[in-house]
Amino acid sequence: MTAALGQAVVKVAVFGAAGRMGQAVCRAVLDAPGLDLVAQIDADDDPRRAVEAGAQVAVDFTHPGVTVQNIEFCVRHGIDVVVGTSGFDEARQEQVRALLPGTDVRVLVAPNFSIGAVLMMRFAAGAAPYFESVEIVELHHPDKVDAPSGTATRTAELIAEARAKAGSAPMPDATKTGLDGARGATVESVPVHSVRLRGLIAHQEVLLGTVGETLTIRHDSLDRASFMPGVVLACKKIATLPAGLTVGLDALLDL
Ligand SMILES: NC(=O)C1=CN([C@@H]2O[C@H](COP(=O)(O)OP(=O)(O)OC[C@H]3O[C@@H](n4cnc5c(N)ncnc54)[C@H](O)[C@@H]3O)[C@@H](O)[C@H]2O)C=CC1
Ligand SMILES: O=C(O)C1=N[C@H](C(=O)O)C[C@H](O)C1
Repeated sequence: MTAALGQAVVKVAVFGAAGRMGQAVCRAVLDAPGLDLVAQIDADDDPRRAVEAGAQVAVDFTHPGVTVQNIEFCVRHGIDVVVGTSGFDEARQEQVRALLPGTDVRVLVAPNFSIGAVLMMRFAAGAAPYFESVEIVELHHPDKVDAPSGTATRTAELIAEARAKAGSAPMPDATKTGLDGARGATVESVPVHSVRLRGLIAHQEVLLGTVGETLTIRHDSLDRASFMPGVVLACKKIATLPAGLTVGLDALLDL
């Protein structure tokens, strides 16, 4: 049974419970009225504990390489899934979609659960058609295993989509020679630069430029607490989404 609408308490299992995000999520779920933390699962634990505990929603903050396996397990057992783990490019989303026909399970993948980051992505996509050039700089703690960040990748996708819809011209760039990586990685034609620095948590700047002016949109997560209201909202509201895959927390926000 997936999480029922209007049910008083939603039973939540956390995958990646011993990790940086997993620990914070377990605390947030414990503190949230209406949510009941019924299973904490990390790498060496048997995921069947989530089923035995009657979990209705699983939250996944693990590693890009294992998430699809966890989602597959949850789908097989009729558990809705809130995914925070990064690395959900189009190919991976397709893998997840392929698991879902014939089930009523909902999978919500949110590249970023902080409200500021969701707004930053929106504002960047809204502004992008009005500027000749756009580049993204994402900055994270040095323990992060993937680059560029999921947030930067999603931002680049949204920017590219907005520019394509507006018929924007290709971005100017006269670079003919350079060291490998000097212009960053290219995601959907948008250059993305990744910084890893002790002391940081999660930060992103979208730099937009056109003749005679620039606009910089910056977001900073100064604490992992910034992600928790979004995760709690997702656990409570995932049952209101249609069955299938939803990408982005926007689906649950009245923006
Ligand atoms: N969407 C968002 O708002 C945010 C997403 N993230 C993403 O969340 C993911 C986790 O980040 P951190 O917590 O910093 O990493 P972490 O490395 O601290 O934690 C990952 C945890 O998952 C566990 N794990 C590995 N395989 C597992 C499996 N098969 N089943 C259950 N647990 C397993 C690991 O043992 C570890 O405890 C990353 O992909 C990161 O980019 C991080 C912050 C916010
Ligand atoms: O690993 C992190 O820390 C974060 N990962 C997510 C990403 O890859 O975008 C979200 C946030 O940036 C923190």
